[in-house]
Amino acid sequence: MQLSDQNTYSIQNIDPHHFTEKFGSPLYVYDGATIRRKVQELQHAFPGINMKIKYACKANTNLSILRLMREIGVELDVVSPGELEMGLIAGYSASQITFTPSGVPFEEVREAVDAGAIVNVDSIPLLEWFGQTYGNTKPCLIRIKPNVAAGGNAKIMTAHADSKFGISVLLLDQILEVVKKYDIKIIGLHQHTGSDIKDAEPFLKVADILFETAKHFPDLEIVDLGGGFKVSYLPGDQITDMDLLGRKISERFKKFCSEYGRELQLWFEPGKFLVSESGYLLVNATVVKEDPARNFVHVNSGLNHLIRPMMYGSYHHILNVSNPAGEPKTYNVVGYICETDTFATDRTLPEVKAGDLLAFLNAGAYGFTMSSNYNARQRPAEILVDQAEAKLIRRRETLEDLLKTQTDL
Ligand SMILES: Cc1ncc(COP(=O)(O)O)c(C=O)c1O
Ligand SMILES: N[C@@H](CCCC[NH3+])C(=O)O
Repeated sequence: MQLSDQNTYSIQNIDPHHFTEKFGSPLYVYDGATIRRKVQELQHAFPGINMKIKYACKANTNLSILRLMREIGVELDVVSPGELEMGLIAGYSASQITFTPSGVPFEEVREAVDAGAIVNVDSIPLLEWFGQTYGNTKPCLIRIKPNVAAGGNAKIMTAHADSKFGISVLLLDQILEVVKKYDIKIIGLHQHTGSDIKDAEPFLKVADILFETAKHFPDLEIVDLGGGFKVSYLPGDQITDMDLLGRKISERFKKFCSEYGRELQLWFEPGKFLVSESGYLLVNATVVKEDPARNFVHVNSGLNHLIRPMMYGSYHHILNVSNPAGEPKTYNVVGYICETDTFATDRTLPEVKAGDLLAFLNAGAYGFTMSSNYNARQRPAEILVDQAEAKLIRRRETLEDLLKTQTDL
């Protein structure tokens, strides 16, 4: 969001108040130009490498976002049959979609394979089943757990020894035994370290582990290093230096390929990096309470719309779009849900009055997709601003939407 010299905010030169006047509040707003810019940033960071981006669409599955990704050459990583179906509806061919399950019923894997997607096998029992079911007739990747701890908080670290995800690299002998027993066609190795990782070092460490492991698999086409690049939640936050990381990984990848004897594809699966910054959750202040202990700003939203602050203690920057030049005051910004749904504690904002429009930044990833109907609240509408035009890409939910799956006894 840009702040002009006249102290007004805009997204692609449009005053955000226009969005809520037209589409209602609360409202998710995505800036298409930001998504395009982030994709380009990543595409340019790995010169001379056969690199593919597989957008981890759990971050944001709106079909219009998926279509935009497809148009700009980004493929897809999905974690459920639902996401797979959405990818197909958005126009992806199944071969552009990777299914990265985590302990799902094997029937879901069968559905994905039948549809033509490529599966990331995440356990020894699934590998056994895959071998028994398909022998060497269907290709797959194996999700390795490299036993490296990195990520913005403990809940989003997915590759340490105690994490549920993937097959421990310490079980390599067992993996090789099962692969040999069924002659399974392993075309790639995959790992995903976690989310919100700033430094190059953990990425390089897991890359080295995966490259070393890859030497045991002679028919690889792909090495998939997952996602997890850090974005800027706090103003001035250091983020992953993509150019530096790109250069360092590319160097090691080229060396690995020459040792391996063949040029492989290098895949990444970012979610946050591609869409977080593009998104805003616009809300209105409902009540401003000047309590003896502290000032509270209540908003017409809560953990039902943006759960990251409550689930991970995550920081989301907040702007007072209606009063950017107001006197600074300190508030707890809280939701309307009957839980302690605190968006921000002791946050200094330009003075907030009831009715003011506030914007939560970095709401493009894991915002709407992690939302719920708790307290029988409806989810917001979503709009995409692209080429300076705002389009409704999901209508606001109604009470009928909530009621329609219930049956009368
Ligand atoms: C397997 C896998 N790939 C990619 C991602 C995307 O992570 P991020 O949004 O941090 O890039 C995730 C989410 O944590 C994941 O579990
Ligand atoms: N949902 C997490 C990131 C992905 C975790 C799942 N592997 C977040 O909002 O930061």
